[in-house]
Amino acid sequence: MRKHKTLGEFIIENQAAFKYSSGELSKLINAIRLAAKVVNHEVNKAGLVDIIGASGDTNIQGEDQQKLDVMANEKFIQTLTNREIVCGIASEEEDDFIAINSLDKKHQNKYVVLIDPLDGSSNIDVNVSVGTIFSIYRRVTPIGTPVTLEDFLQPGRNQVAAGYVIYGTSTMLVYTTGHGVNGFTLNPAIGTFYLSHPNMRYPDTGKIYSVNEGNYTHFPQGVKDYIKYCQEEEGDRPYTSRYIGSLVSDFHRNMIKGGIYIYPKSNKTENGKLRLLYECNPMAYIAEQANGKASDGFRPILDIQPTELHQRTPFFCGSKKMVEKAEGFMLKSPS
Ligand SMILES: O=P(O)(O)OC[C@H]1O[C@](O)(COP(=O)(O)O)[C@@H](O)[C@@H]1O
Ligand SMILES: [Mg+2]
Ligand SMILES: [Mg+2]
Repeated sequence: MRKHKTLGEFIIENQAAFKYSSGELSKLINAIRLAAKVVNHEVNKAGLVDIIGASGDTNIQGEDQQKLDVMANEKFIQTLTNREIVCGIASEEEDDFIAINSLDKKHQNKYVVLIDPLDGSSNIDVNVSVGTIFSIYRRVTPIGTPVTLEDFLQPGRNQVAAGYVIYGTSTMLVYTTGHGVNGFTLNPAIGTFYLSHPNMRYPDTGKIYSVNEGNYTHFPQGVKDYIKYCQEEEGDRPYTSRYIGSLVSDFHRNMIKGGIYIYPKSNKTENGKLRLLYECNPMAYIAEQANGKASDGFRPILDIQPTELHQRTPFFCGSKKMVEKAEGFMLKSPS
């Protein structure tokens, strides 16, 4: 695969590989590319304009919405709506899903998108990398009818595409349509994404573990035992602890270098913190497409049948052998 192909070229060339190829998904990825550039522009100058800090509102999860959360949410919804390629959008920052009626009101669009517009909100004000996460499904209700909640509450296995944007030292868009994972880096001088990381794959194992150890005392025994295992002086251990506090950034590093990210349940958060539909499902789809593994400690994330738009799940994701090891400890001591 010739490196430094543009994202636009890549989308066109790979459209043929997609079973339902009608060009709609390509248009959708292109719209996400555009919205990512707009948000990137705002994120990069965050310190200079009045876009730092809390917006004063809270989202349905009771979290303070940062101004950048609100801005990114608006930009993605606007861009997707204006391009008339989705029939519905769900977002971390919206209480309910948004049904998008195409101008002809005939509801002909077949895709729904679920987004975490700004991931890693706690890092916005301190200039640490943040991201955007997206997940795309084909609707299950008949075309021509308004979209319903059923179209969003699909198991992650049904995703037709998923990806993330990372606003870091460089800005990258990483995504899959079920044919491997590819990463594109933005050349800010000309505003074009280029293929910089073709066919990304997790190493089978690694030496990095990412977990917020500040919550250690509240973790299930299985997680405590796995952390102890990572810290033992034995074989290729101790592993290195790395935790940025932005899921996208911790995931991206671990996919490149080999590692595991864990956000478990705890006696403070019954189902953990991360949201199944627009954080864990898309990252799990990318992980599995990149030779990695993602579970809730017991079962594959992609096999979970969602019941609520903003439901949370424990999340174990990374190099296959490391996730299997952690699952082994969870099996022995689940609580
Ligand atoms: O501060 P904690 O509890 O470790 O949580 C950090 C995790 O929460 C998140 O910030 C949640 O995502 P949002 O910022 O989109 O709400 C993840 O990106 C990150 O991995
Ligand atoms: Mg998030
Ligand atoms: Mg978010």
